[in-house]
Amino acid sequence: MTPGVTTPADFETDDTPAPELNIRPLVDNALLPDWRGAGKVVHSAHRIYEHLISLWAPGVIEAAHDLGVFAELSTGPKTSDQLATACDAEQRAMRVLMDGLYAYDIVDRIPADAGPALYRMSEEMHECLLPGGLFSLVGKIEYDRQLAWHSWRNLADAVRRDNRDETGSLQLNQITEHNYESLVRGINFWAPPIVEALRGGFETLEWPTDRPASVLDIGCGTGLYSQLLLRAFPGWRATGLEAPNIAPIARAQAERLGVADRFDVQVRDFWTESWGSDHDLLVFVNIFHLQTPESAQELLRRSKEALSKDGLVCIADHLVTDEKDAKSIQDRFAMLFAASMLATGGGDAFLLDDYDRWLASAGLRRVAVLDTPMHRILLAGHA
Ligand SMILES: C[S@@+](CC[C@H](N)C(=O)[O-])C[C@H]1O[C@@H](n2cnc3c(N)ncnc32)[C@H](O)[C@@H]1O
Repeated sequence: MTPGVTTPADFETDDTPAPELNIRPLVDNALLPDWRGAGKVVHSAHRIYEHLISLWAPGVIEAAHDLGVFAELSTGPKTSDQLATACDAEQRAMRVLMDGLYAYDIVDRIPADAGPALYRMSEEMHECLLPGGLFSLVGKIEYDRQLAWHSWRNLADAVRRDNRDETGSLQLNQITEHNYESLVRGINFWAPPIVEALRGGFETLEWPTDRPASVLDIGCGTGLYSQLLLRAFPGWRATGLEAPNIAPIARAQAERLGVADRFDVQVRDFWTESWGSDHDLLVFVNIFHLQTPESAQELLRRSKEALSKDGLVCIADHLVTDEKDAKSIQDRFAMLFAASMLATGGGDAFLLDDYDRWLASAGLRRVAVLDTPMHRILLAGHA
């Protein structure tokens, strides 16, 4: 496997079982003695406390990033004293930080017969936590440092005012192009399972993929969704629409993935400039959650104009399908994503019912909804 160029194809050929670790509890609820009566309060307090301390995780991971700990560990296992020297930090404090990373299963700790333990990072963690890897989270970390910490701290203000402009209208999300330069590189890891689910959806719908097809990727970011589709379907070509600072990132990544001859990114404002016509697949990934209900409908109206006769609109986003209970993983994630959009200046996680109404008024109709780990894919065609 080429470091930094992991693709769904690589996942298919690698039969190593997936690691079982997910986020592990930090509170041992089994040891809470009484669940009834007054015990319920204590139980609830433990549960809320565990939520409140979830900010420890970005705290230690981002401190290690800031200090250069991950870069140091990429050259081999080190003791905390060695890391303290290399990162210009205090020895005791570095040991505390490293044990925090160990508690979160970010690093391994190798005990020594004599002397201090060694801290080691796996290959996968290098890929995730150093810049440059296709699925690196460094962009997400930078985005958190630039914007997210501050935004979440002030969520109550956003709830008081909502995301309204001076005329009182709801506004589009306010993340700047500068913030997107970090963010789009830090969310590539979402793409492989989404593209896999999409390919499964094409098969189920018997939507032909072995013919030449034109893909338009609206607000393509790094362009990874289109680029993975181009790798899967050699007869396809894709165009991404992007802002000036992001387009070069998409161009470079298309080269890296060997699809530059079929992937074109155009610097175009998708509100004011042409989308062309007769596209077989319109791809919107993480675009609808930035919208207001009005702008979402405008995107669908434009989609209707740009879509070929048997074409599909693919919306991969955080949408709530079960308004009543909303307790599936995807619905719960979507509801919290809506809070994140509120904190960062606009957007929402819209209901499937909303999409259905908007599709109908644009002359489109839903043909499928597919689940992915954190998103859902809504596929639509002409009504
Ligand atoms: C949340 S990112 C999603 C990127 C990509 N689709 C993904 O999921 O990885 C939104 C992208 O839309 C782009 N964008 C926002 N408004 C745009 C506009 N009016 N015209 C072109 N691109 C725009 C941003 O620059 C940003 O890269």
